[in-house]
Amino acid sequence: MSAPSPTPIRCVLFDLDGTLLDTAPDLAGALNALRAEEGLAPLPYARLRPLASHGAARLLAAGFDLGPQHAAFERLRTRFLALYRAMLAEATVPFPGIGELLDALDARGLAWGVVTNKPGWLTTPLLAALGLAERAACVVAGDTLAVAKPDPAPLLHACALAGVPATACVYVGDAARDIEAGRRAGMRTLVARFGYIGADDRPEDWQADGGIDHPLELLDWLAGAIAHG
Ligand SMILES: O=C(O)COP(=O)(O)O
Ligand SMILES: [Mg+2]
Repeated sequence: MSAPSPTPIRCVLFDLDGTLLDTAPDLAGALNALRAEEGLAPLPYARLRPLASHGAARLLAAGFDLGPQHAAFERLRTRFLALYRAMLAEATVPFPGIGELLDALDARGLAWGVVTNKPGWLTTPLLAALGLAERAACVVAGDTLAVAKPDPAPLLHACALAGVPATACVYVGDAARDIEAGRRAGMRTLVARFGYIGADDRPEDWQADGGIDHPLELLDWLAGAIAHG
């Protein structure tokens, strides 16, 4: 007997940093602007890029060699976020192929949305600046709920907003916590291998349903998922 056919995909949910948008240049720019204010030389972009999906704390740890318990952490975090807010969409662009991918999803009548750990006060203006806020079927930020990824609740909330069951969604992300959240939510998962994967990351161990090296490869994956649904 063959395995039951998977439910056809009706909604694609995207992680933001490192999946939909190439935000690392502005995040690294803000961190190096803060280092300059503190009298420190800039860190190389290649060192900061792999941290860009892991939030302000990981960037500050790399930039100042301190953790959240340190006395200076809150001051530096507040200043870092203010600097980042001021340059939010300066160099940030969708990854090459994302614009075409979103047009193709719209043309096929497939819903798409965003589930990020970035706080809402940064997520909302960033998506608006890039003309994506009004096109997304749902946007769930890191502080929309009391819990964030790898908890599955933000993804389940996105499904409810889009009116699509988790079994008919795929979540695309570039970090282990994204794949864990998607699996726990009961949806299919894909690794965005073009995102901010670090040298120590092992995406092949994350138990995703697949991976894509370019956004448009999602259309090939969907063709298979839909044909077999
Ligand atoms: O800002 C973060 O914490 C990471 O954002 P992401 O979940 O969109 O990768
Ligand atoms: Mg990410």
